[in-house]
Amino acid sequence: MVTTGELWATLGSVMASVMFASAIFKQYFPYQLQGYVEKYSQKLFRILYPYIEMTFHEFSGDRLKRSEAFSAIQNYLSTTASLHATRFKADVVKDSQSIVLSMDDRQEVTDEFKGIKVWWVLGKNIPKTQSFSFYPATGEKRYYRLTFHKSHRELITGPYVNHVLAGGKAITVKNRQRKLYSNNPSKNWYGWRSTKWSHVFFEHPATFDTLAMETKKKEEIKKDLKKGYLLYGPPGTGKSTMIAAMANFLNYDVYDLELTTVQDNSELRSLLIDTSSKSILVIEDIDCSLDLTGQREKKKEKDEDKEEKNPIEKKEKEDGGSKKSKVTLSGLLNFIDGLWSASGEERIIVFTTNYVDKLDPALIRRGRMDKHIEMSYCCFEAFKVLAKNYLDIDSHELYAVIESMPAETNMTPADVAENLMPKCDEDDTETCLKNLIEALKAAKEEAIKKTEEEARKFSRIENRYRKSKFSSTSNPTSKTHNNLHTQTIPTQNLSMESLGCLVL
Ligand SMILES: Nc1ncnc2c1ncn2[C@@H]1O[C@H](COP(=O)(O)OP(=O)(O)OP(=O)(O)O)[C@@H](O)[C@H]1O
Ligand SMILES: [Mg+2]
Repeated sequence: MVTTGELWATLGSVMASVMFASAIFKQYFPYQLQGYVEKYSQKLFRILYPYIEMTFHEFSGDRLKRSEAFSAIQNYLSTTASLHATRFKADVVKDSQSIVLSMDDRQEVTDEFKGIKVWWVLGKNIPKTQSFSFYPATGEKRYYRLTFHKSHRELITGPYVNHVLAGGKAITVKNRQRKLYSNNPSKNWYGWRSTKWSHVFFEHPATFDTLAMETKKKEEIKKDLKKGYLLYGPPGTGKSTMIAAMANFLNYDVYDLELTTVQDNSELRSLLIDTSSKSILVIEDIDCSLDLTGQREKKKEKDEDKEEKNPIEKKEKEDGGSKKSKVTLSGLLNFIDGLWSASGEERIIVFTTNYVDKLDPALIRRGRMDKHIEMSYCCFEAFKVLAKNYLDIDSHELYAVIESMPAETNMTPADVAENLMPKCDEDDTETCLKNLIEALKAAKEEAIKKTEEEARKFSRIENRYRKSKFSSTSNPTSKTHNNLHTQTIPTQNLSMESLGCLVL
């Protein structure tokens, strides 16, 4: 069956032939008439064929790069095609999870923009002489042809084409299967099929809706996304969950950079150059990675030493462990600044830490890590989000009991989530909430005991200090007197930790 677009295209070809013929035959007319012949044949063409055609080819002249406009049109028409076309092709995307429909060859679809009708046809030119090529079906030249009435030239060539391209690009981003990358040690960078980054499909379910946090804080973050974040807070408060929610919100890939396996600044540079835009670069536990404090790293090593290792593991650790990363803070900061100046808004960098006080001020300087977000212990509002996530409830009579409890304890959202989860098939909503109430009570009692214990410790130290001060005043030659006087400790400024150290 001949489609409307093909009809117009045929008519267009006929008229083009008439124009061509008139151009050839005009020389047989007297010189004075030739101008008139040309002018009137063009006028006749415009009257008989009031349509304009625009063609978008799949490949540009060099045939190496697929035209972005062609891909965008293909995606845009995939939504329109599924509504109007009688034949279309189906492609599976996103790891077999969804199907994208597109127009089949020579299929025509119509579209409407501000009440104006346009026609799209997917056409194909097949050259008469076939030549050998490495590229599949390189002889075929596919194109989309857009036909519209000439009275709408400005609207269609401007706003409509922009609307199609923007819509198509948005669909490309939506259908993209996103990835979670992690860096490979440099000894695996070379050789057959080796790469600097390994990836798996990124399928974390977290969203801003399921993130347990005050709504106001979440809205602020969503409204004003920055390029550099520092997320800090105790383990289990949702730092990694927040990064996943950001990636899902923006439709970005995630690069999880393990700095401790990067040998030096030049390796870091190669890794960062190899990342793509529309991505979040994550450096978790930045305080450990760059040895800004040294303490957690040493503690980790100590803990590892305590664990019994088999001889092979031990040998591996000795071989690799001796090579300390030489990545410097200034190196990291320079590359980060470089990344931003190269790809601007399309790249977000997130650092996480459990110990914000220990970070180097250069690292967290505003302007670089624009936004500092504290991920804190679970509040009632955060609890409600978790209850919705795990029990699918918006309210319950036990909420009145729970309301004041999270604020009285230091329970992380991870702990609350664990206690809320049904332990067996028989556990209903009420049992789960009661389990949480019990856990909150136990945590509260634990917190009270700890405070009392610390208060006792504090008063013991204070008494000892007073006694020694008293004895030193009564005995001016005593050694204690000199020590204490050289130390001059104002007790009201002492933290519990420092007092604890004195006792120990
Ligand atoms: N704010 C939160 N919202 C929703 N779920 C959370 C939140 N915090 C923790 N969780 C739950 O607890 C688990 C652990 O949280 P997550 O890994 O995000 O913590 P973290 O702050 O990154 O901890 P760490 O400092 O150890 O890396 C998550 O898988 C999630 O199920
Ligand atoms: Mg984490």
